[in-house]
Amino acid sequence: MKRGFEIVSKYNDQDLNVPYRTTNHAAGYDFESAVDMVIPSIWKSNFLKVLWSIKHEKAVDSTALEGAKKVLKPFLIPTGIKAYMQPDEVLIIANRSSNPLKRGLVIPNGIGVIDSDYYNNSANEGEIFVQILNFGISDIHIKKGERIGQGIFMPFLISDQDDDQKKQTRNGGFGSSGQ
Ligand SMILES: O=c1ccn([C@H]2C[C@H](O)[C@@H](COP(=O)(O)OP(=O)(O)OP(=O)(O)O)O2)c(=O)[nH]1
Ligand SMILES: [Mg+2]
Repeated sequence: MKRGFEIVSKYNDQDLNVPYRTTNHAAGYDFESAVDMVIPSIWKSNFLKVLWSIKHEKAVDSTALEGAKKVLKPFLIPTGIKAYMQPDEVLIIANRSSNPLKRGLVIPNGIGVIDSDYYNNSANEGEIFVQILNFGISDIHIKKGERIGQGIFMPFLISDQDDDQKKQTRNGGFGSSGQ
């Protein structure tokens, strides 16, 4: 077993597909959403209200600000998938190029870096999430089974200083190693 995908155990009875390549020489394995989910447009009235207040140097309404923060915070789309690979490999999660074009969906972290030691971590079993923000003008309804991103396995290199640098055991993702 070199590298591949498994379904995270809490989704075992939910008929998920492991990521797949859609053409003969595709680099990316397409990931599907594990759930139905709505990604609200960032241009919600609350966001515009906040911008208007800033522009006109007026006090920002706190309810509007809270609403805007919710929409501006990236949404994490669960995939129900974990990936195993060799210790000198990484899985890069990239957007589908059609997502910004057709639906205004961007991955705000640019690319997702899925480390080999994320697999089966104690916090969430290594479930891969795709971070998404909706810069389009309409809310986007993601359906379970819809393709939302793609994963590319890559080898990586180690620096000369690496052996001297202290490491910790991964026990989660999204800031689990501290600030
Ligand atoms: O789009 C992403 C990016 C990351 N991850 C998971 C896998 C990865 O191994 C882990 C940590 O990612 P990263 O090192 O990029 O984030 P961090 O903010 O440095 O978190 P940590 O402190 O946990 O390393 O979070 C995802 O599921 N999706
Ligand atoms: Mg990290």
